[in-house]
Amino acid sequence: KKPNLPPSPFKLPIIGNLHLLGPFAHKSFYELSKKYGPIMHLQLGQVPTLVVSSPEFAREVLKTQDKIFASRPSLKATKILFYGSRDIGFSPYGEYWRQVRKISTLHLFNSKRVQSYRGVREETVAHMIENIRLVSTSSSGLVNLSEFIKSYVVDVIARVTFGKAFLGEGVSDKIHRLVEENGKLLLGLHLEDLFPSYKWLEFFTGLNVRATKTFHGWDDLFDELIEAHICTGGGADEGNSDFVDVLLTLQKEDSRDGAVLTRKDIKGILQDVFGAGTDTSSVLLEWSMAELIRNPNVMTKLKEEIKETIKGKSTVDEDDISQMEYLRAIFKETLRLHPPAPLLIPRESVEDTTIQNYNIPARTRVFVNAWAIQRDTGYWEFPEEFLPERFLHNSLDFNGNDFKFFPFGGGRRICPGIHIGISNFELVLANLIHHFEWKLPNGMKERDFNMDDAPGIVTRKKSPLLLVATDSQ
Ligand code: HEM
Repeated sequence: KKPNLPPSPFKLPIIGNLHLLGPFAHKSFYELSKKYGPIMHLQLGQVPTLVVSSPEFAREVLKTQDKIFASRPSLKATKILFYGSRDIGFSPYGEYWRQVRKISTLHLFNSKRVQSYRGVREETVAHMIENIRLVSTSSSGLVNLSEFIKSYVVDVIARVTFGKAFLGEGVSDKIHRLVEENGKLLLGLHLEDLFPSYKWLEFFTGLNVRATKTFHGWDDLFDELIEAHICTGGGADEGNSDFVDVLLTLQKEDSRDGAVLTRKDIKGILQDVFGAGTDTSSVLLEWSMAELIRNPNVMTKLKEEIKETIKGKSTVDEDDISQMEYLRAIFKETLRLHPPAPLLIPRESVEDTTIQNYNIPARTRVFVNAWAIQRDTGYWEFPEEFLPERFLHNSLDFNGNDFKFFPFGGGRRICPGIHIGISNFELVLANLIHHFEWKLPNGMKERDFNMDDAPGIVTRKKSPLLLVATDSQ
């Protein structure tokens, strides 16, 4: 008897689906779902794939049957980069994942630890504002804000991870370069991941060689910095332990529930901090600034909120941030319209199951199209418009309980870095808006401003944010 699979748009699996392999898969999936419904079965190459595009089915995957869909597919580039998937994000569901996930949430990403790096963030923001001021006073006043934002995020994450003491210029430049290379390698769905049994494919695509080269760049760097921590007894900033200090201490305490945390495990976790924690934060900041430029009324309202909150102080600090409701609404609205991971991170089913009356075999790859759901007219009024007000005076949040808004995913695999994500965003945005007036260059009109996405697993803006900044003090 034939299994009752969800509707499938294609009769010819391999040929018919090739055009979906591109980096804009969330958009292709969205178009298909309009015709074939919110649950679709696609045979992507050799891989049975489920695409869900409604809150009802997202809840089924991320909550009701969370345990069954809690694994990740083994992908070529991530296997190489992340120590054979010994990181948190790509390790298959099981005991190892449970242990490293627990370590990261208890010791690295919790709100108390994130709070302890407040000084690092405030210092780095002040430095960024100073540098923007220098560029803005040049003849054109034109600022490549995308570059400043990327640098800020990587610098903060690098300082939190390694401590200031070890981050000379050479090391910082290397980290920036490696983060860029990670971004290119994680660009979309690679052919090798769709035809896993065709080992010869790697000779044509070159993915293996590129990923291995990048992996060695990271691996050498991690070894060098871990050794330096061991030799000097730690790289703490202002008395706070950095992530490497924390992980080395845990290693001594056999913290993996009795199993020793190996050097490889530590490096896998560090890879996730950069792999999952940098681009996600910087693209969100870029999109929020782009939306503020296109929506001057929102920009003005935010400026007013900042002014009222800081009461004449020259700069915005983290105590002020906690009182700014409109700023938080802007964070949420940016996450709604421009979720950095539009298809979340793919899941994989660990056993046969059913959703409604459809049979889903074990080892089916699952994409949850958060991007599509978060701009669906069935659930949102004026979904294409940037309206932070929709998040004021209600409890709609990104904690993984509401399946029309879940930019950080849900269930046991929900993003553990939410606190870091928030802290990377709000302080920077508030200071950028407080310190400068931002305008489009050469009399360009808001409607002509390019809002296209660039290809990538994380959806960056296609063209950099080139804006004219004037000091508002
Ligand atoms: C605004 C910024 C961020 C967004 C939108 C975001 C989004 C996501 C999403 C959608 C997932 C997949 C969840 C799922 O499968 O249900 C994820 C997983 C993950 N994120 Fe984030 N993330 C952000 C920032 C961060 C940061 C700053 C870190 C750490 C420094 C981080 C670390 C991780 C890790 C380790 C995972 C894998 C969790 C697992 O598989 O158990 N993320 N993130």
